Amino acid sequence: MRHATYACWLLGRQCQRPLAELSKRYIGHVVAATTATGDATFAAAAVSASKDAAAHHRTSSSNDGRATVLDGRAVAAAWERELHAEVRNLTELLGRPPGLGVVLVGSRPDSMLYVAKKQEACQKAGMQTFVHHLPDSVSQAQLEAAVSHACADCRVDGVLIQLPLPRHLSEEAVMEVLDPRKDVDGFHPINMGRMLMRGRGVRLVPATPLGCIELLRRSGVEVQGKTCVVLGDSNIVGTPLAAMLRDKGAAAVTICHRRSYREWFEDQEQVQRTRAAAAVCLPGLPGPSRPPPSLVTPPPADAADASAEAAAAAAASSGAAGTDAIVGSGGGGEATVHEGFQSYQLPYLTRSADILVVAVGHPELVRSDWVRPGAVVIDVGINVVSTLPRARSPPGAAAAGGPAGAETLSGRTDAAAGAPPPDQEGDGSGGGCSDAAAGQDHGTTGNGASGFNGHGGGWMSSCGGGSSSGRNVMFQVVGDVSYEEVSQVAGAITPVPGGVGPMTIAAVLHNTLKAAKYRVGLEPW
Ligand SMILES: Nc1nc2c(c(=O)[nH]1)N[C@@H](CN(C=O)c1ccc(C(=O)N[C@@H](CCC(=O)O)C(=O)O)cc1)CN2
Repeated sequence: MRHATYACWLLGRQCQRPLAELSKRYIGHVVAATTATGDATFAAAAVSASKDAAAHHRTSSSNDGRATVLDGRAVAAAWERELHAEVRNLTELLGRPPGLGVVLVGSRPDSMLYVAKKQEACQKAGMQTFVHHLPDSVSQAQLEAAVSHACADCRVDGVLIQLPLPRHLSEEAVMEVLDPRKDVDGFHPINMGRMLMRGRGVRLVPATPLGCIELLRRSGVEVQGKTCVVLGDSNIVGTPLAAMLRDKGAAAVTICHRRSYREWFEDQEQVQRTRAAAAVCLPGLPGPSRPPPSLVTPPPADAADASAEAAAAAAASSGAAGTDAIVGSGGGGEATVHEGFQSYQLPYLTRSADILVVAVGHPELVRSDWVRPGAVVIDVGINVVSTLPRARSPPGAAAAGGPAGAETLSGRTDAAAGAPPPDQEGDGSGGGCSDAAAGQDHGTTGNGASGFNGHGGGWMSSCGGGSSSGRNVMFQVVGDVSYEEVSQVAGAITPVPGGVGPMTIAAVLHNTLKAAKYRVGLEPW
């Protein structure tokens, strides 16, 4: 029920049309003709905001009270306008419009929305799209055949497989079937390898990281010499973006493994109590001897005693190894804290960043005390959270680990509810979530509507008369960063929605044109 309600809201928002009509338009070789998202005032303001950002980052690293908004919608629109001219040239050279093939499996509303956005942007630019919409039940062999078929289509210059795929399918295997010259997501091992290894000649690179780099460049944010921290180690975003920041001359790039932040997804009070106890009892822990005061919730006396006893017992029985027993996943399971790094050190690490990129897929994980004043914060996360009317509260009022009163729809943030295991793919961009089998709605998606305090979300009546409780449900799109808090501290910040998402779409177009240039020999492969 919740799934249907959310899907209806998501798709209904996109075009304000009945679902039946929408789903027809998503399937087959149909080019969507929705109007561009974004409100004119915000978009117009963005151009000057970008100039401000440029000036700000050339002249200052401190914040004067409110961060500059890095408006991805406006920057992407400008980028796409440039691409339109290239489309015209290529159409002449090719004797047909440049074409993008998309392989979409299943009917996840967020994936359908993103595919529709890609179609819409292509149509606006004068490009063709060819969508191969396969059922959820498709086999690996059928999927691979569809991808080969798309790559062999001479009208198609670039091909992408919309992610995530249902769990029974292997993303890694299907990427190998792609023609690397048409791999506009840059996920084929040849493209990834060329990007990761110096001197191999970078070809096609993943769209979201490319969008982030372009957003920084076009906003005048210099990467050279900067300290960068990338929170999130996915193949789609974190890992390639770290390599791209390196290649832009960053002085240091740190990728934070998902184990470094996993505990922050859990019950914070409990985690902090346990940590406080651990720090008291195990002074030999690596890193700071105890959690920073701002991160410690004073435990109730009895809970502190119990934790301290547990910590002491574990320490006594196994020395340093007791650390894992104390802060681990609970006896016998894989420990969540690994030698040499304590999860509570994460805010120290993120505070070292001049440029902080967050792509973890957890609503509002990053708070103001995680960010160095004046830093540039790129929020890749797109999380849909629902709140019932009684819990109506602004994002800034979020408790640690998520908006107050909000129920996240993201399967990824809750291991028990079907988030990918710790070493599986997943990032903040809508790519690694979901567990349809577990009946979970995927909470990562996007939202073009402005509304709730100007950066996404809004109150919606659920379709057909309400949620299972019969009440109206509010869906709100938030990033991985607490926008309200962090924009008071950062020098510049991307909003969600309206930040990295639109840049991802523009980057797909850019890559498709690049692939077309390889075909006609305008660029050497
Ligand atoms: N094959 C791929 N799959 C996925 C990728 C990808 O790069 N390649 N990334 C994400 C999804 N994604 C593109 O596919 C994507 C995500 C978000 C947006 C976007 O525009 N978001 C908007 C909000 C949407 C809206 O307007 O309602 C925003 O942030 O402002 C575009 C593309 C996972 N899968």
